[in-house]
Amino acid sequence: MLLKPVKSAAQKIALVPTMGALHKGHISLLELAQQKADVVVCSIFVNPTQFTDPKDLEKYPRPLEHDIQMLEAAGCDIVFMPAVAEMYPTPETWHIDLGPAEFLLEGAFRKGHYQGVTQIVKKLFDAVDPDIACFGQKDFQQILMIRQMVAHFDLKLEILSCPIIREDDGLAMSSRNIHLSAADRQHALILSKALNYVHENFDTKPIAELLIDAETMISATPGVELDYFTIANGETLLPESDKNAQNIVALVAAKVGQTRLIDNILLS
Ligand SMILES: Nc1ncnc2c1ncn2[C@@H]1O[C@H](COP(=O)(O)OP(=O)(O)OP(=O)(O)O)[C@@H](O)[C@H]1O
Ligand SMILES: CC(C)(CO)[C@@H](O)C(=O)[O-]
Ligand code: BAL
Repeated sequence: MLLKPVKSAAQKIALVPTMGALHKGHISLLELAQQKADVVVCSIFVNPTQFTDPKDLEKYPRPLEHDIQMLEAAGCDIVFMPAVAEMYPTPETWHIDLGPAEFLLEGAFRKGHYQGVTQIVKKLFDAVDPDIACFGQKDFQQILMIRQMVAHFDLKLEILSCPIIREDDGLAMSSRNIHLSAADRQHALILSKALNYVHENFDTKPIAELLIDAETMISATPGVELDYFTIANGETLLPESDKNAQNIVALVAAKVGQTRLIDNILLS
């Protein structure tokens, strides 16, 4: 509705969906969107249906004024900030088939998470009607699930995956990094270090050895509780044992102090 006046054959619309607490990772999505489209919409909505831990939802950072300033400075055309009641006016059930990868990795640790993510992303697509939508590779599995949802509804839009933006010391930028204490912040570096180690040694060491080394590095770090470290097929997310296969990715998730972080790196 909001965008009907600007939507025409000549005007391409790109959507950058976010949950706010913006950082340079989000701005990189916006910049890519600006290169690809005439009008860029950024949505800020902390979506309750994708949270499996109520405390995580409650403490999710919401620095709205700062977010708006960042979007203005970055030249974003439209900010879409719906209220919860606007996106969920009546109680509703949502369940679509996202394929077997829904239940692996993040889906195993956050049960129902991708049903909530695809539910809200479909609502955002319906509201904005974009030609392109940009998502970060940091949430690797999320992009796979969104592509499944797009295929399920046969939506005519392009999903773009954008590279992971990191702090100078390698930590993947994430809104939840704000919860890390100074000690957690140092300990969290082991995640990108382990991923880089696997990347650097991928041609010379067997996958089984790389996995043991990475898990040992992470387990030896104080305050870090590993959920998973896997080397997997980038489509099925099933463990990969053949180094000559295409589309291999290493993915990690761990709790650092009280904060759960994820990261990944492409290997082939
Ligand atoms: N470091 C990053 N580099 C590139 N894209 C990112 C990065 N961090 C987040 N994104 C992308 O930004 C979009 C919005 O993500 P979101 O608002 O959840 O931020 P976030 O930093 O991932 O927060 P959190 O992981 O703590 O929920 C998603 O597509 C996400 O993949
Ligand atoms: C895609 C998204 C905005 C849906 O709430 C969220 O999962 C995120 O920020 O990655
Ligand atoms: N960036 C992914 C959204 C979430 O963790 O719920």
